[in-house]
Amino acid sequence: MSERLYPAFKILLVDDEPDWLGSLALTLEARAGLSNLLTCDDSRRVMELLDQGGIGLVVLDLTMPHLSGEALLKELAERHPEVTAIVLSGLNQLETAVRCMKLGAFDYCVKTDEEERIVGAVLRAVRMQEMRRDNQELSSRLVSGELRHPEAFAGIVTGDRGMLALFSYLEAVAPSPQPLLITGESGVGKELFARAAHRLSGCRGKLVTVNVAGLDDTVFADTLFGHLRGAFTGAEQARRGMVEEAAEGTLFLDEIGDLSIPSQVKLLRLLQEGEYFPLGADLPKRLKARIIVATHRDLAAREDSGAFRRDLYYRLRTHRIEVPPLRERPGDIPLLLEHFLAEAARALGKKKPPVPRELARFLAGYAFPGNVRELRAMVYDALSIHRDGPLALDAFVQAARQAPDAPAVAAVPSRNPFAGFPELPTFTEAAAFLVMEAMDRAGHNQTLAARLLGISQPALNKRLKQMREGGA
Ligand SMILES: Nc1ncnc2c1ncn2[C@@H]1O[C@H](COP(=O)(O)OP(=O)(O)OP(=O)(O)O)[C@@H](O)[C@H]1O
Repeated sequence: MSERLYPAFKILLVDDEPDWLGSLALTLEARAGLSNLLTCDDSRRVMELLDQGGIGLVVLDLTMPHLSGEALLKELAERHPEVTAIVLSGLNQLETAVRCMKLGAFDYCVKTDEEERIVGAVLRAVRMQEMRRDNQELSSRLVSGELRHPEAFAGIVTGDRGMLALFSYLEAVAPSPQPLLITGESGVGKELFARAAHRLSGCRGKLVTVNVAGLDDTVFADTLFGHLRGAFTGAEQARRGMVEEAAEGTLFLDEIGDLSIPSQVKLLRLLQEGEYFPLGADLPKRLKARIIVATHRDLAAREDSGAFRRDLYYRLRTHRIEVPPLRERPGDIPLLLEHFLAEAARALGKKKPPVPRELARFLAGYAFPGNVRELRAMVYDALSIHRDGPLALDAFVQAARQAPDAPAVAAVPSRNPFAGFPELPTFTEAAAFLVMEAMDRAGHNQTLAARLLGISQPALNKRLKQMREGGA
């Protein structure tokens, strides 16, 4: 089985010394996992190779017979400005370095530099080129606005324009090797987006999910990187880490906002250097999986308070999507209601009951602190106790009342709605307004309105009668 070449574009190494070319190629492959390499020891052929396309980065020797590196740089800037160039010189000359940078070189390294310096420069150029390509892809997708693979989103029910825009964005960034950050409140569907991104990535490996909340640093390292046999007392068998499990696929780290600081350092190193050490190993292994992370926490606030490392935060947020809460896309509620009703009816072996109109109205006014997961649970609960006729409202109202932080049905408003009124209404007037509002929200269903007000249906009925008689 042939491994996928990395990066997606070719890196052209140009030098008139074949031995140096060979050793540079070996170093880049072994140290940075760069395998999509092309070498050329005749500078006169460089432009012809570039014209054939597919090359994103050129690493150029400066002093070569026939055509010098500087002459090539000039031609490159004119004919292929989309290609990034790094200059490698035998001499450390400041003036030459400045001239090369003015001609558009991305970096200038000296051949006698530490290997680390040269590999680092090439990796940075690869990353920049990848981001440039991602941006181009993104702009073209946003302009066309069309989905090329709508089937990847089949599991996500929505008609919301904001959500559909996220689909387009995801299609554009899914093939990128850069990490993807998915944020949004609990239950909004972040995991579904991670699955869609994996499907769209074109990676043939597996999607491996790890929930990192509550993992202490040792368990985190062992889970991700694995260990060798005998690495610690009790390690009777070697264990493959999840990074290896996900090779050629996607590693999805859920609840990343809860990661401890030492584990954040390990994750950053993995992302930056693209390699890791299983516990007890002397030789590093290469990261071959795409990383997707998700959290329901506000990462920016956590970064502000020092609970999340700034460098990791910026590394993770290169590509990011924020899935909106359900209350901000009320148009999705009826669609999801129908979807879950059909799903629950199949699962419970029942007939799908008709949905009363008041139910849709009630749900539209509810804040869904648990988002789509909460709606799904409500539907399953309601259908499991359903006997015949239309679906009962009661189960939904009860569930909403019991939900933590349920603003739309909270018995006591968090802010005094009368604060700031120059003149206060009388008790009778305030009660009448409240009753009218509840009746309105409940679609004039007295049982539901009474529940919203926290009183019995006969008590509400009595009030309504009084209001009619008193003309209030
Ligand atoms: N748009 C949607 N269409 C269909 N099902 C959905 C949708 N959004 C969420 N769900 C369902 O709601 C449940 C919660 O979704 P998911 O686990 O993806 O949420 P999450 O944002 O990852 O939550 P958490 O932060 O708690 O991990 C799942 O059963 C999922 O299938």
